[in-house]
Amino acid sequence: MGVLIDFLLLTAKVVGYIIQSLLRWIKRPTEKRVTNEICLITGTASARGLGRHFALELAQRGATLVLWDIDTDGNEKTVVQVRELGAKAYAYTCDVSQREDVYNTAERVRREVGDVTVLINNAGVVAGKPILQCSDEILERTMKTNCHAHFWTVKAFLPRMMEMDHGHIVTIAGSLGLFATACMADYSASKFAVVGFHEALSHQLKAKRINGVKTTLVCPYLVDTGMFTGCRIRRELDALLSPLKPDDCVKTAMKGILNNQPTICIPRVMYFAVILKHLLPWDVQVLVHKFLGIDKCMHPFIRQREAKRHLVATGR
Ligand SMILES: NC(=O)C1=CN([C@@H]2O[C@H](COP(=O)(O)OP(=O)(O)OC[C@H]3O[C@@H](n4cnc5c(N)ncnc54)[C@H](OP(=O)(O)O)[C@@H]3O)[C@@H](O)[C@H]2O)C=CC1
Ligand SMILES: CC1=C(/C=C/C(C)=C/C=C/C(C)=C/C=O)C(C)(C)CCC1
Repeated sequence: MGVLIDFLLLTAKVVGYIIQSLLRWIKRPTEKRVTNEICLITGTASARGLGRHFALELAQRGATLVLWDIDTDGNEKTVVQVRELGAKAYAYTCDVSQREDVYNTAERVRREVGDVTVLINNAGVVAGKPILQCSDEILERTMKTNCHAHFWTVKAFLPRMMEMDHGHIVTIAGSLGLFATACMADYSASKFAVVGFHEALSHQLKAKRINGVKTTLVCPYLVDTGMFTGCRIRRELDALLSPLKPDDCVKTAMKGILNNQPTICIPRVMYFAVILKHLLPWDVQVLVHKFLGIDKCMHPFIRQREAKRHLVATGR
């Protein structure tokens, strides 16, 4: 009897959810305000990077920004741009792959700025080479930066968000956290791991009925930030699926985050790619990757990186 009542309640809630979603399609949802929020973003130094764009989007909405990056100079430039928009910004040099660095910097932020209420885990790295060509250190660096760092920042900031029943944890993963391609072993391993972490964390908050702390997973396709320069699918398909512009990608992500959307795939066709991956037999997936040139998408990237390394090594 109990299970029947629970099942009827579940059905009623699902129907309610579907109606709510349909209404959201008709009525433009209103973004939540961030004027009183302290937003911490990791990986904010890169000039064309997503982190800096997130900082500028939040600054325009009046949030207080705490910006972490390993690159002190680049991060200071982001601070200048944020302040030009009239928002408060605090830069911290932090290597998020180092647990103690994260914990110590988090403590400084609490003392110097206050309680972080929006955490955007964005810093990321990629080796972009076949696994056998990656040194052990490079593989560990990818896992530590793209995955372990999320453990440390969440452990540092979530307890206070839970106490206040107020906060938002945003995981910048990527479509390669949902499906993988060749030459992305370290990257996809770290991104699949962080997607799993994010999902478990989101379920845990719901199970504990902590409804004031929201979570959002962001999974963009290739973005033209410089991180994957050269990476491309089959030339003829460029027009169909060209790399995203960083500001467009962040604007779309920002809209979803401020509407407490649980998952954001950019562009939407990526949801379809995920479904296909689970429907198509493995051999067919391999053929599709070959046809779309996905199996070789990192080859130009590797060539460009090697040419750059050669120039540095020869002092030219
Ligand atoms: N670009 C793309 O196509 C896509 C990117 N993503 C994800 O989006 C996020 C942002 O990427 P994107 O903006 O493209 O990359 P960028 O390389 O432009 O920016 C990443 C920033 O993170 C910093 N960073 C790297 N390692 C550390 C570290 N250990 N501690 C602190 N900061 C660090 C980088 O510093 P430095 O430059 O000194 O290394 C850089 O400033 C990443 O997580 C990435 O995986 C997801 C989908 C697609
Ligand atoms: C696999 C796959 C595709 C290619 C995806 C690529 C090349 C994604 C690159 C993403 C990056 C660089 C993400 C960073 O986090 C398509 C063409 C969508 C079709 C469906 C299957």
